[in-house]
Amino acid sequence: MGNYRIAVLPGDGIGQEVTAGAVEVLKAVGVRFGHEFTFEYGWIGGAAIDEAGTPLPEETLRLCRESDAVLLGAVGGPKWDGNPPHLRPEKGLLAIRKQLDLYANLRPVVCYDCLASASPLKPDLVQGVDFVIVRELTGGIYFGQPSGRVVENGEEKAVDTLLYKKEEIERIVRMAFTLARGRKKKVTSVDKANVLSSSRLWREVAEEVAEQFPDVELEHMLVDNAAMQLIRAPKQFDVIVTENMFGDILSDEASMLSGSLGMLPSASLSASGPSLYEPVHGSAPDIAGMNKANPIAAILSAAMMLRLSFGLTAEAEAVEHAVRQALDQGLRTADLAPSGGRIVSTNEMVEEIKTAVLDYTAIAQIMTVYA
Ligand SMILES: NC(=O)c1ccc[n+]([C@@H]2O[C@H](COP(=O)([O-])OP(=O)(O)OC[C@H]3O[C@@H](n4cnc5c(N)ncnc54)[C@H](O)[C@@H]3O)[C@@H](O)[C@H]2O)c1
Ligand SMILES: CC(C)[C@H](C(=O)O)[C@@H](O)C(=O)O
Ligand SMILES: [Mg+2]
Repeated sequence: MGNYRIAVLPGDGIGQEVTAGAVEVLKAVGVRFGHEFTFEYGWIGGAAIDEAGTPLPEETLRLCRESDAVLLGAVGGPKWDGNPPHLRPEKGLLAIRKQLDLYANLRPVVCYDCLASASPLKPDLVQGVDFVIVRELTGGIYFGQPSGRVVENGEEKAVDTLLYKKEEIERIVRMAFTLARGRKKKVTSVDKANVLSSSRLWREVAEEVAEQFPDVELEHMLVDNAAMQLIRAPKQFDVIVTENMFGDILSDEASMLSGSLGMLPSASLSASGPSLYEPVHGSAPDIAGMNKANPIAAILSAAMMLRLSFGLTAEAEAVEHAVRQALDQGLRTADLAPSGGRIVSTNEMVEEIKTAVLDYTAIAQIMTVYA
């Protein structure tokens, strides 16, 4: 029975609602399995700008560094859209990723059978989809210098720089191969090597790393083709590894294979300290405060925390089982409405999952899997 310190950074918009849900579920895990989880709250994003005048206050960073893991909601919203660059909520998110060295962002994409009709794609195309996008998170065009706006000879310009060091590519590609070794043994490295120098280096490094994993197949795919293949034949993928911005875009696209952006969790693994867990989606200003958001992406992110940061496999399975059970019973938040079922609020979905965690027995899971 362990003690775990979790830093909770709800952020903005639905980040607050879905994080509250994930904390409820973690508390249920604590009760059911006899662990002590301590939750300590910090500001990030727009909420931090309003409270402390900066999107990532020093004390938030300190809290995270002193914790065993970080649970984050989402940042951003129209209230801060007109702010200068250093006072944008998204700056806080990029800063925490850089400061905690969260270089490997794992975004599993799974289609639950009962949600196949929630996807705009044909059910038989998405049923059985199960792959992971490994997104490089602390390099590339998000961080390269120079970046910013300039006026030269009276002309207004803006620049962003896509820069990768060899070692940054090496460590993320190695992460992808390690992951693939425990799965279907296939890595698809996505780049734009027909145009970008950074992608040509990426491809070379991927080839070098592949030599250390002779049991894993490596294929290269150009990003525009990858965007199309995700819709045409998504079951061809096992592990996709790609640079920061391509991974951002492809993962939102891939979320529609699972039925909703509200279904995709993520883990941002650190090279040196606590890792961070957050849903792939944003603060969803259009539904914020309406008790409508799907909390499952945040809850499954908490399950990833249990497994990857704390090594609590049975506990993670209990949460995943509870999510599956709630969906199998027909509960749906509004975003999943196209798959039928009964529309419930964020809170009702959380309650159901929480109860299922408290009632969880390994036998129940075995019955579900082998029935
Ligand atoms: N990790 C993050 O913190 C993160 C990620 C993406 C966007 N953002 C920020 O969020 C703000 C809004 O961005 P956006 O609208 O482009 O993207 P978004 O992901 O917030 O929302 C896109 C669409 O998906 C829906 N959606 C998202 N999550 C949902 C959920 N859990 N349940 C039901 N529906 C859900 C929204 O209602 C919206 O229609 C921006 O400020 C953006 O910068 C933050
Ligand atoms: C809010 C934004 C900076 C962020 C990103 O682009 O990384 C988001 O879209 C995400 O996917 O986490
Ligand atoms: Mg994104």
